Amino acid sequence: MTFLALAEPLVFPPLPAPSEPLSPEGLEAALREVGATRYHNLHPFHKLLHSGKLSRDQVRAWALNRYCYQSAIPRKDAALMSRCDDRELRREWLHRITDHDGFEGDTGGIERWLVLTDGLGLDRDYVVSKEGALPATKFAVEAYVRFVADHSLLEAVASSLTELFAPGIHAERISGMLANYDFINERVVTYFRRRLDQAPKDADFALDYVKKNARTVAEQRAVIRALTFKTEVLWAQLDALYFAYVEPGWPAPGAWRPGIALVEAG
Ligand SMILES: O=C(O)c1cc(C(=O)O)c2c(n1)C(=O)C(=O)c1cc(C(=O)O)[nH]c1-2
Repeated sequence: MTFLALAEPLVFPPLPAPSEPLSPEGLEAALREVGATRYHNLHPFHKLLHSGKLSRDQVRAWALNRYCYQSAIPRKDAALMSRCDDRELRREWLHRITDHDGFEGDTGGIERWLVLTDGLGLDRDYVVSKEGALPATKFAVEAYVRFVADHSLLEAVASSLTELFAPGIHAERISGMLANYDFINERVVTYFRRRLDQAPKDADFALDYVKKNARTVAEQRAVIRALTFKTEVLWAQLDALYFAYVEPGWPAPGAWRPGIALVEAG
């Protein structure tokens, strides 16, 4: 078994760490550099997922683990709002919760995610119970919720900025998965289609907020660190999936295995 198989020489840019305050545009460029070098679109698990190289069981493992992330987002956003004294900011942030939990006629993103897991033939109660999720998934997701609860409001807002890079990966996922898997259809990718409209609005607002409010070197370094932390939350989940379900293929005790909790695809 090869433990360190680097396709390219390891040339990794250091994190931007300004020593003088950056202009708002300079800060945006530094944040975009974090995304360009560390976002989880670069992870080998995503490359396999989008290019049709995974089996149906490996896609099931991804979807049921990723449910943990989806379902934690409203708790994360409620944690952010609970510490926010600014009524305008709360008004702006509120829809992030209903986007996922649903409101009036809209069933919400979590339900749309469950349409995906239904389509993959996974039992809903089992998915919702999170019983079969990998330990690292649970730890990473909870670390995100705790980060937002414990750090400054500015860092909490900045940690959502991975969403700047999400539309690219969602578009790649929709076309890649529809083209490459016979068990993926329009109905089950509805979640990602909806996020194509939702994520850019959220990301633009958060980016403006951070550019306006992170003015000192300390604040700017803190928001760059917050975004980096978030890329690690996302990366850690894919490392765990790769180890458990691709190579060497060792799911943790109690984690989902092929054959568990399967029903007729809905
Ligand atoms: O599929 C993805 O790669 C991806 C990434 C991210 C992200 O970058 O955090 C989010 C989502 N999807 C997503 O669907 C979503 O609702 C979402 C909310 C947030 C957030 O931090 O508030 N990130 C993301």
